[in-house]
Amino acid sequence: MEPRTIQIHDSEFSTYIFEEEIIARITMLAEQIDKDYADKQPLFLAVLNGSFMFVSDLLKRVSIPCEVSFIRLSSYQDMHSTGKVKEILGLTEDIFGRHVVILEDIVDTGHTVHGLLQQLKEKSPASVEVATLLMKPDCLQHDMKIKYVARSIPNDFVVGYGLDYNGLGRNLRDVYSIVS
Ligand SMILES: O=P(O)(O)OC[C@H]1O[C@H](OP(=O)(O)OP(=O)(O)O)[C@H](O)[C@@H]1O
Ligand code: HPA
Repeated sequence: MEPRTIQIHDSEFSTYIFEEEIIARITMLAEQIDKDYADKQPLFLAVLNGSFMFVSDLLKRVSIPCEVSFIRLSSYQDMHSTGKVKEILGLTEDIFGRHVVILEDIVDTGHTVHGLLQQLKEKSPASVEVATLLMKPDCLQHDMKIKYVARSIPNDFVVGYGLDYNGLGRNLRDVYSIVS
């Protein structure tokens, strides 16, 4: 596949992970989740906005009985984490005694998932795990284990497949990495 370079706002990005690889990795993740959650009827909690493409492609491939709900959290401005995770909006389900799987597009500093895990654990679920499309292990600032990671990436800003740079780029089919 030919690499493609695009301009978003003031920055140049180049194709980094093609759609075919994304789907292949998501398929493997779905198979693993099917095995681990057979008979557990998990509740998938998708963190908007960035996770929408990942959630759709993952859940089409999960075949066990499950529920899905969407919550909204936000912490990024420009290319940097503000370090503050706003309160959860939209968690209407009672998660007491439930097996919860958080679905994220990316775990970067880990502030978002860490804050969410703390808030969810107060509601006494049976278990909580995280499934993410992308993870930047070198950026993680919290001591936590992310159980399901489709792809680890270096510490470079990425866009596409749900991820944005100040609102743009979410609709791209591939993941692009910053060039300059
Ligand atoms: O590990 P962290 O450093 O916390 O970064 C990860 C979070 O950042 C992005 O969300 P963002 O706050 O940009 O909102 P969005 O999903 O609406 O783009 C992404 O969707 C994750 O939720
Ligand atoms: O690299 C990134 N790109 C877009 N959004 C993000 N949120 C955390 N890290 C990133």
